[in-house]
Amino acid sequence: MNTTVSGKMFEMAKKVIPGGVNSPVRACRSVGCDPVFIQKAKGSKVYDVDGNEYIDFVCSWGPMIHGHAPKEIVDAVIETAGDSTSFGAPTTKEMALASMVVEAVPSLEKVRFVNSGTEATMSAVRLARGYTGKDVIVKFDGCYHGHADSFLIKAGSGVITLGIPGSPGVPEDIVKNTISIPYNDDEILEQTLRAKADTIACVIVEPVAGNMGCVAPSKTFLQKLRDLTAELGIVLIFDEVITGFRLAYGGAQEYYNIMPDLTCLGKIIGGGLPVGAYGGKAEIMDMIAPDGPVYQAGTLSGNPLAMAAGIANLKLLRQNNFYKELNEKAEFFADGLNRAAESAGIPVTLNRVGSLMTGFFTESPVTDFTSAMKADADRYGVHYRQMLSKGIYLAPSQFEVAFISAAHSQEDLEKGIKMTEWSFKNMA
Ligand SMILES: Cc1ncc(COP(=O)(O)O)c(C=O)c1O
Ligand SMILES: N[C@H](C=O)CCC(=O)O
Repeated sequence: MNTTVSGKMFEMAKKVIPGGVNSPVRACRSVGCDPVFIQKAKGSKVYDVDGNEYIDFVCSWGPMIHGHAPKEIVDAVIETAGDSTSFGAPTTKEMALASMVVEAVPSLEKVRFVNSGTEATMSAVRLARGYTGKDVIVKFDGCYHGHADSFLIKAGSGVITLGIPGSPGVPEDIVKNTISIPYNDDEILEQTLRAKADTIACVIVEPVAGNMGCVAPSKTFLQKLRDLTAELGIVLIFDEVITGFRLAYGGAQEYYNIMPDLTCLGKIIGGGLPVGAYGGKAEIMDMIAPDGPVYQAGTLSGNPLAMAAGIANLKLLRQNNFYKELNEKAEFFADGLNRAAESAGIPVTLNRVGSLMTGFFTESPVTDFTSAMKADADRYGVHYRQMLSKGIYLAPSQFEVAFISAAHSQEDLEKGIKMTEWSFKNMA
């Protein structure tokens, strides 16, 4: 595979962009190669600047649940752009998307749009602090909630991938207000919350962890979290930036039937345009300015292009059997990957929830950050490079998820499985 133009672009980019990338994990350092530069994408395929075609299992890290450039979304964006790309004023489109989101996500009564998942989580935590008058937040090791200061403590995603324990630039005063505890450990959860309930404003959790690779909540974990936070006067925040509109139209809270107090969204609700949102019970949301004293604002918040793309994306999700069919595709793919590992004799633990999955290169179960870290990341690097050379575009880290989209055809999935089998056998 020839990637000469990508190579040249990367050298040029490194001169003007730190590390040559606008988000660290894209630099592909943990998988031991340089990134390919993407030129365009359509449906399940992405094409690089050298003209190579790949089946895309990254899907822009989740938003492209219908694949790339579906006509409905492209048309909506083009039509909207003709009326200007931003007003910094209320629009009917933001009201329409807010209504759709509130109708879809069971625990939401009101929602506020922002420009990224990070802004959503950061604002939700500020709101929880304002509402409770308490400062401490509890998160879980290996979960990622964006790059706001309070979250960069034992965080997942690029922070694990690059082995950064905590980030310089985050003041000690902020670190001391974040407690990070193991995911799926009911006992430590209960001890921590009971011991410090007077100081804890909120618990923020990925209801299915997607940023240490895919890790499902245990049967008891989310319910325990809900019961304890309700009892102790702590706000429960579900970070559904990945799971929202992905596991079900109403997200993980519908999938598991557990209702948080606040929910953070992003990715799918913007159809690939920059967006985030946070919402919840009116009683809490009414604390936000201008109704209440908790300040949060944004020049481009509710941007018309993002709203138009989001509306079109959500309308497509309402097709009959959408989630059933998507999850069946994912199940087919996961079964194929398991068979490939078995026939090659490679130890792989495949975790899947709906259309999210990760094959960890380890034989032991992966239920939290500690067990995820047992996976052989170097082996994943070899697998990543081999798959790329065969036209399969995977996340450039062992600690991320593969996304299945509605655009993946049977042929795409079969090719993905066949190449996985080849790659595993090639490294056995
Ligand atoms: C669960 C979760 N929360 C928050 C974020 C932050 O979103 P963004 O990258 O849009 O700031 C991400 C992804 O990056 C995420 O996966
Ligand atoms: N894991 C992140 C999002 O879900 C990866 C995206 C990024 O940080 O660039």
